[in-house]
This record gives sequence, C-alpha cells and structure tokens, in this order.
Amino acid sequence: MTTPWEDWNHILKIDPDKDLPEGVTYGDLCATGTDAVEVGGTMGITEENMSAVIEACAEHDVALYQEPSSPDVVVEDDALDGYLIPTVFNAGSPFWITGAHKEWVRLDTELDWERTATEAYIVMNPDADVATYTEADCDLSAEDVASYAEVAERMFGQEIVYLEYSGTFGDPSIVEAAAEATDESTLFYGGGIDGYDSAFRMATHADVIVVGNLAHEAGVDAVRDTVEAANDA
Ligand SMILES: CC(C)=CCC/C(C)=C/CC/C(C)=C/CC/C(C)=C/COP(=O)(O)OP(=O)(O)O
Ligand SMILES: O=P(O)(O)OC[C@@H](O)CO
Ligand SMILES: [Mg+2]
Repeated sequence: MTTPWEDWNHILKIDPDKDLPEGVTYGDLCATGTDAVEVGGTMGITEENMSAVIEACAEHDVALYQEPSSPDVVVEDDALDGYLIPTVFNAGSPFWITGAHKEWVRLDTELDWERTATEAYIVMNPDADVATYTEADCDLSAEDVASYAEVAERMFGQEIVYLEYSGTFGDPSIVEAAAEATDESTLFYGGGIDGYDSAFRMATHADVIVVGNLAHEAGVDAVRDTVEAANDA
C-alpha cells in the first residue's frame, strides 16, 4: 500500500453508530478540509451502518478509509481508498493484537493487501469503550508509551503508531515522548480535541491529529477550526 498519511495533518473519524448534529450532513464534514475520513467506532458497529456512512461519503471528494473494529464489519467497496486495521499493542488479550487478524485472513482468502495497512494502537483512556473492549492496560508512563512506540516502529515495522485517548484529552508530554521515540512511523494522536487550541497543542507533537466526537457533537465550523490548527502547527 502507498503511504498517503505521511502527507496528512488531520483525520476526521466518523462513527457510524452516532448521529450527526442537527442540520449537518456527511457532505459538510467531508468538505471541512480534512485530509482523510476514517469510518469506525467500537460499539454498535455493523456492516450495514458502516456501508451507509461509506456510501454517503463516497460521493464527496475526500480520501476515504474504513477502520473496522472486527472482521465481520469489513465492507468491500471500490470507493474506499483503503482499510486501516487496528492492532492494540497494550491489549489484555492477544486476540486484539493478532488473533482477530488471523481469523480475518483465514476467512477471506482474497484480501486486498494493496489497500490494507495496520495502525499500532496504544490505548490510553481506561474509560473508553475501546479500552474495555480490548482489556487494555492503560496504566502507562511516558517511558512505557515511548517504548511501545519504538517497538511498533523498529521491531514490528508499523507505519502508523496511534496514541488513542478516545473521549478525553491526553497528556501532551506523553505525546511528545511518543513523537521523540518514533522516526519513520507516522504518529497519530486522537482524543478530546474540541477546537483550535486543543488541536494545535497536540499537532505540535503528533504528525496527524484525529478528531472524532466533535463531528457528532458540535458543528462543521468547530471541525474546520481543528483542520486549520493541524495545518498551522
Ligand atoms: C482484523 C480486523 C479486520 C479487525 C480487528 C481490529 C481490532 C484489533 C480492533 C480492536 C480495537 C478497536 C475496537 C478499534 C476501533 C477503532 C476505535 C478505537 C474507535 C474509537 O472507539 P471509542 O471512541 O472508544 O468508541 P465509541 O466512540 O464507539 O464509543
Ligand atoms: O472522539 P475523540 O475523543 O475526538 O477521539 C478521536 C479518535 O481518536 C477516536 O478513535
Ligand atoms: Mg469515539
């Protein structure tokens, strides 16, 4: 797969299980200037609600990726630029590191590897659904996080390291430590970005910031402000 994320600053993550704010359309969100739309979430995800959002976004001129939370929700659609498959480095069970992946590869014998890449997640918010779901060990120091990031890059050749604070704003010094520990990998940061300032703060350390809940809770202008901050930083 090509590595377009090397040129990205901002990702908008749309959760197919969540509504959009009154009067906001998928088209409005696709037109915020974000570098890519990633469709994914943890709970309440089905092939049907994934397909609906992917179809709605496919009509618009934006890079479009699916981030499946399990093999059974993967949508085969030519409109997708690719699949970003999570692997959770600090998961409590190997199922979320390589197990689900093994099942996926076993079931689908004609996987589209050209359009498939992995994201090496480090899950940091113990209260997020993704932490409960994967039984992640979120009790990590900056040194632990930096070491996971280095392992992901140097030992597992991961092109994307994803520091995931989903639902809460993370510790900038930990994001900085992860940034210093990675060289080749692209560092994604996601969690609690709610406007220009929080976006700018994390974008000074991470290569790419991911904005999720804001798209479902605020208006298009708030999302556009985070795109501006990501590009300014
Ligand atoms: C092998 C395949 C195809 C899939 C398995 C992929 C894995 C390991 C998934 C486990 C991690 C996971 C659930 C990732 C989904 C993306 C994500 C972290 C979404 C954000 O989740 P939250 O914000 O916690 O959830 P909600 O917003 O849905 O509550
Ligand atoms: O929803 P928020 O808190 O913006 O987090 C974004 C993303 O990292 C979630 O996977
Ligand atoms: Mg979320």
